[in-house]
Amino acid sequence: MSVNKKILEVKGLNIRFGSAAAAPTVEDLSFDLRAGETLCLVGESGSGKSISALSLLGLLPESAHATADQFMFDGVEIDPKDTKSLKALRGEGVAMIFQDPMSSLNPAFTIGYQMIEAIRLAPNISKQEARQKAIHYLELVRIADAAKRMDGYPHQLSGGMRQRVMIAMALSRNPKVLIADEPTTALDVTIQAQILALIDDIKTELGTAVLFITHDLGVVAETADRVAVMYAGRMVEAGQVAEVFDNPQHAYTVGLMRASPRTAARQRRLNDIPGSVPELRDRPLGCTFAPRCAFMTPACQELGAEKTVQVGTHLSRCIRRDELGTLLGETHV
Ligand SMILES: Nc1ncnc2c1ncn2[C@@H]1O[C@H](COP(=O)(O)OP(=O)(O)OP(=O)(O)O)[C@@H](O)[C@H]1O
Repeated sequence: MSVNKKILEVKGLNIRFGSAAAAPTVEDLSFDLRAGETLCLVGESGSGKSISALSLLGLLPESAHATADQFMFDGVEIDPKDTKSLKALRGEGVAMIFQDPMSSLNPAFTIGYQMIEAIRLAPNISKQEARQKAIHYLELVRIADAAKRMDGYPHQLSGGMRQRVMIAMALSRNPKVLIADEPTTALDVTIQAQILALIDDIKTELGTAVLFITHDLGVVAETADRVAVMYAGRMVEAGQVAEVFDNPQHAYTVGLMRASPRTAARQRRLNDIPGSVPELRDRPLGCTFAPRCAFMTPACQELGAEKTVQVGTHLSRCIRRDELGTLLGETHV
């Protein structure tokens, strides 16, 4: 498999709740994902990261309406409203892991039973083959004594080990895309680093494309090749990790960097971003971030102020993107 092959292409994704005429909660989201790379979706709580990911799996609640100009999986076009086709992608196409492995593991069954059941969702696989495969994937996620662990129950494992089991289960059907929704948020820092390193190894070893959802720019710095910053249901900045961190071109990204203990290393203290994410139905006319932005000008509040501009691989919706570096040098905001 070529490292650069596009596995997922999403153009103009809109997600609405209630009715198809409602104001979009996720608006005009476009991104692609290549084999063997990690794209991080980052943003505060409520920015629309999880529902965007769930829409790829046909797992949105019934009240949600998803549309897209284009949604391609491995070269095949799929209608995001066609939940049957999206469901068919689950497992071998796209697999997802969540923050809390216990929400996906059944406490009443052994790890081995649950893994074998998941693997046997694929056709023509015997119980014995599924068992061997389960042990193989537990070993792949560095679980010692994998064969013995098969007989254990979820509650006998630590949080980090349970997350490894979930990753093994997700990988056991050899998905082309792994969606990881805040998989390390509930873990302590050392275990978090181990799980991030594991996901990174998997990406390299298996060529899996990883869509990683987080609110933590420190995690982005450790795990992403590319990053897409989301604010109030829109992508406000995106690019290679180095270009976004070295030359942020949206004031919201700057705010996130200043609020992150790891990316704010050179600052004397952490700064929160004042205010909160607006109700998505009540977006202001111009730039959605303007009411919270230290660099806001009257032009930012005018219609069209959020026009996306892409230079090379770097995309921004901030009309002051070219001045931001100078403004940051001049201010202590
Ligand atoms: N079932 C639902 N009904 C109506 N609106 C919903 C529903 N689920 C989500 N939303 C809307 O979508 C917004 C984005 O939710 P989402 O879970 O994607 O945010 P997020 O960025 O992943 O945040 P978090 O990190 O808190 O999960 C919510 O703030 C809410 O307005």
